[in-house]
Amino acid sequence: MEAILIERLSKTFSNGRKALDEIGLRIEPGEMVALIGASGSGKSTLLRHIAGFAVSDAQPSRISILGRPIQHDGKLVREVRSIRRDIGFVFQQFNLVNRLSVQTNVLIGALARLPFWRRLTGTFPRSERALAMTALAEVGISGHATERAANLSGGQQQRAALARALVQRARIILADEPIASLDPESSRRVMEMLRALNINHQLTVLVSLHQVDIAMQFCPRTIALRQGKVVYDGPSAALSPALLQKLYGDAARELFEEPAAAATDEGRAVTTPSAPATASPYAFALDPAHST
Ligand SMILES: Nc1ncnc2c1ncn2[C@@H]1O[C@H](COP(=O)(O)OP(=O)(O)OP(=O)(O)O)[C@@H](O)[C@H]1O
Repeated sequence: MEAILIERLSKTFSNGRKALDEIGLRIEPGEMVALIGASGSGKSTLLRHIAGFAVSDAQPSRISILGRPIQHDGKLVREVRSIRRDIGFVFQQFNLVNRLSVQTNVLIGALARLPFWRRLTGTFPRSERALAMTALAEVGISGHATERAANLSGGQQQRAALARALVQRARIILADEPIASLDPESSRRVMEMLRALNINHQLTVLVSLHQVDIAMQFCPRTIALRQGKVVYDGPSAALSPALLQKLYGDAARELFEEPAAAATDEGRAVTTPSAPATASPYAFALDPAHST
């Protein structure tokens, strides 16, 4: 049984924009897969459909999560909430409730399985609190448990979001450009954390990325989108500059460049001027063995 199964998924927005065009994909449990593509290629739209946050065009199509359909033929199933419990979602930003403590944010992952009165009063059993602390320790930020989430750096916030997915007992993590606003060091830590969850907890990870070199470093498999279509699905190691040029033409450059905004683990999010691609720590660097 696939962790994620997608058949003939298309999405046309009300303005006539076709964001997804007959997507078909199978992702097995325990895989760590990168989703790459230039801006506007459909990465976020695809992830939102997989999580059941958006519905496809009303034509024959299906998305199943661990064997259970979450939507088909342009309709969400009634059990969408229960199926979504298997999915931890990490966004580029806005992952946490700023005014709550880090530990409470992580405990939100446990809410769905608690009795109604506990959800209403926000009181968590000791066992869940212990689970939250274990998860925070696992992602390396237990020292920040009692701080307000707003005080965390961008990288720490992403790690807290991963701890929340652990407490939720998610089986799949969908991460939508989780490192797009982070500096290289924080990015590396978040990607390492994703890999650790993938390996140590056998979580299936599908992560959208702008940088091909990060995909190659952390994800054995890459799915590449262009204008809502899958144009490559295979080993990340095979993504040579020549192949990317073939897939994307001039737009391939965007996948080599450093993001404009950065946040450090030491400070709050800051905006930095975009560095020239040649000076970028993300500059596309291929192991010669990978070149074709
Ligand atoms: N709500 C919407 N209404 C109309 N068009 C939309 C909507 N959301 C997305 N689109 C369009 O669908 C296409 C795919 O957008 P999407 O955000 O999925 O791309 P992306 O690959 O995630 O881009 P980025 O890397 O910039 O986040 C784009 O052309 C976008 O303009």
